Amino acid sequence: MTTFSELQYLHGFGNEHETEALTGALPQGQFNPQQAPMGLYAEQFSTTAFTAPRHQNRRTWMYRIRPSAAQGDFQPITSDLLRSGPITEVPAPPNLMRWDALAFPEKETDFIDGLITMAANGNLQVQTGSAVHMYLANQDMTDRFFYNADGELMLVPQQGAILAKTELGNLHVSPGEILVIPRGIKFQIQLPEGKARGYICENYGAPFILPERGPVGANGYANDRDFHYPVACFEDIDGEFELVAKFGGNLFRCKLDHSPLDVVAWVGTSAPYKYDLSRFNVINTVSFDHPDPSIFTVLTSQSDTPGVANIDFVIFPPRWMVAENTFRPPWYHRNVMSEFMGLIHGVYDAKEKGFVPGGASLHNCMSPHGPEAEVFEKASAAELEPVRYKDTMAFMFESRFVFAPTRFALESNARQTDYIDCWKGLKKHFNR
Ligand SMILES: O=C(O)Cc1cc(O)ccc1O
Ligand SMILES: [Fe+2]
Repeated sequence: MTTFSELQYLHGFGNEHETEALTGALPQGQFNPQQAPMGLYAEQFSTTAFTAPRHQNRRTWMYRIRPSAAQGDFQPITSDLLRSGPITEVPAPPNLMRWDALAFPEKETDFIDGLITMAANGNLQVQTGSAVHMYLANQDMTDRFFYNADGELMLVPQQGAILAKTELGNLHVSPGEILVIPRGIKFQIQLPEGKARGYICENYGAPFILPERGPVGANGYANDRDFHYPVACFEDIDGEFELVAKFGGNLFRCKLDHSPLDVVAWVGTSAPYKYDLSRFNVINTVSFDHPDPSIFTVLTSQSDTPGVANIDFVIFPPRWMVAENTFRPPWYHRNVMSEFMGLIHGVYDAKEKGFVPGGASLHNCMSPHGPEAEVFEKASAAELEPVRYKDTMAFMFESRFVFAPTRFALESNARQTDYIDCWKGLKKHFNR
């Protein structure tokens, strides 16, 4: 049996990868021969329009035991706390908001049942915006599988590794790594450590890509080679299974009489991938001032306006801080973009108290924020030696669209209703 640490991966962001679990299963020189090797069915899977420009085009050819069309009819099912954009159940207030980590459920809960939406923006019907969910699971998905027609999923594990068994192969993803699953890919989440909690960005818009590097040059930030794709790995199992689809904001289920993870070989550009955040090559000032956090962009989903993100995934990794004559924490600011933040582990430099691992904060369009009062006093008086920010990993989903919190998020006991008080102690220092 393969242990998780022995899982093999293919390397390179957006490459046309090819992989076969059985030698000879992948057709050579063409995609759909009259008869695919080994009696397999050929199926094309497209996550961009056929006519998308070549550099953006994403599609994968799968060679599978049965085509995906061999499935039952869908029936709607309820989804307790899963929501989609636009969220209209409560008006979004401009308040600064923060939450403690959500507690694990006591009853048996798999990845699908453990999805809780915190906020969403845009509109999935027009493939714009995103949703932010938490997942809190204590059970493996065993005889059921999931796919999301509404968007690409970025999973940010915070506690407990996950094993993602997907149509295109298996990925083992630990806290400190992220997993991106294209819209439509069927998968199952298992929990090697028995339980798992994390954040999800459900991206309704353009698939995530690596940001441009500009004058930084040919290297730096997230490097293409560090994005790892699975190798083909199939199940040939007949039995009673269920496929759950998220489609148009609702959940549906249908019966399957076989495992849908039956892809023996594949070739293409659309596939799940993982990335270890510690591989991020941090670029920052070696002179003065605090640069914009866009220097920490790992992946971006662009909107139709150049330079304006549908959603950016930004991290705050361990790094040296050497800026001279500088107020080193994030500055006080107001932003046209909306910022949803989470903490994987450690302490975040602007908020030493209250922003906890597994927790979250939401600073929407034009809602003013910045360091809490104590951090301001400390950083204004600190001796500016080189300091290493260690053992920390916060992140931000930053979007041009306002995140509307769900009713659950607004009314949850996890909400820190006194969050605004972290700025209450800001003193008047004016001394003309
Ligand atoms: O608000 C935040 O904490 C995120 C953030 C960090 C930073 O270094 C600069 C701007 C910014 O919005
Ligand atoms: Fe901010």
